[in-house]
Amino acid sequence: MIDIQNLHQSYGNKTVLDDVNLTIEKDEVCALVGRNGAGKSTLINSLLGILPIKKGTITINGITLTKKSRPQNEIGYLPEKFMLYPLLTGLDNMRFFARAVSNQVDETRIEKVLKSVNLWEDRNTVINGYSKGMLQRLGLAVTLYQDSSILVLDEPTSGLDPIGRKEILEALKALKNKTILLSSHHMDEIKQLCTHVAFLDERKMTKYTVEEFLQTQKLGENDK
Ligand SMILES: Nc1ncnc2c1ncn2[C@@H]1O[C@H](COP(=O)(O)OP(=O)(O)OP(=O)(O)O)[C@@H](O)[C@H]1O
Repeated sequence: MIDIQNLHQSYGNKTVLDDVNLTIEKDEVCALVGRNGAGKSTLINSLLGILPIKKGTITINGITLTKKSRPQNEIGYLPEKFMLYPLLTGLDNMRFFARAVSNQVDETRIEKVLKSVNLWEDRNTVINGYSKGMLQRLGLAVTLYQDSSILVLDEPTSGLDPIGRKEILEALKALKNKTILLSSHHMDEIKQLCTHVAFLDERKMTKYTVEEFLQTQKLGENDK
């Protein structure tokens, strides 16, 4: 569970988040939506403990973030562009990142996550031969390996063609027992995947169910 209370973040004298509250329960998939510059990355970086909290509290699975305690193991984070090793195979990339989590590489878990993103057949291919969609799914597999109960996904379908988007959406839809926050500009994928929308506008946050959000018409017609 993610619980953000009265969060205030600013850069110099520019306030980006003002008294922001957001709770995301287990099994909720919440889209983070806002115009460019609304503060989505600021919110994500605050959650990840990268950006020190100016005011307010963030609690991750009951653990309150402080300068000294970062919730590294609680949150699986998929950045918009995951830095993978282009001259290694998919499997060896998995093993490399698995070693960063623990010395003991869990081959059974690697098999499970590679199958869950539909890359098991391609595991022995060097990834400079992967499509953008395959690279993004491999990034997701690396993120899932850690088996964190919370996932933060930064525009997971950005730059993908319709087939690439469909494949990553299928992998995300299959996830169970997670708390998920994902930033997205695509209303069609929000409708398919999400239970809620956290809408950032003018420094303030409002949480809606997807149905409620659709009725507010906060996104332009072209986005739906
Ligand atoms: N390190 C920084 N120093 C100063 N201003 C910053 C810094 N990072 C972000 N900002 C400003 O804070 C505001 C929010 O930025 P942020 O990147 O959080 O928005 P965003 O919603 O993620 O934008 P985008 O959709 O374009 O990625 C913007 O006006 C941005 O210019």
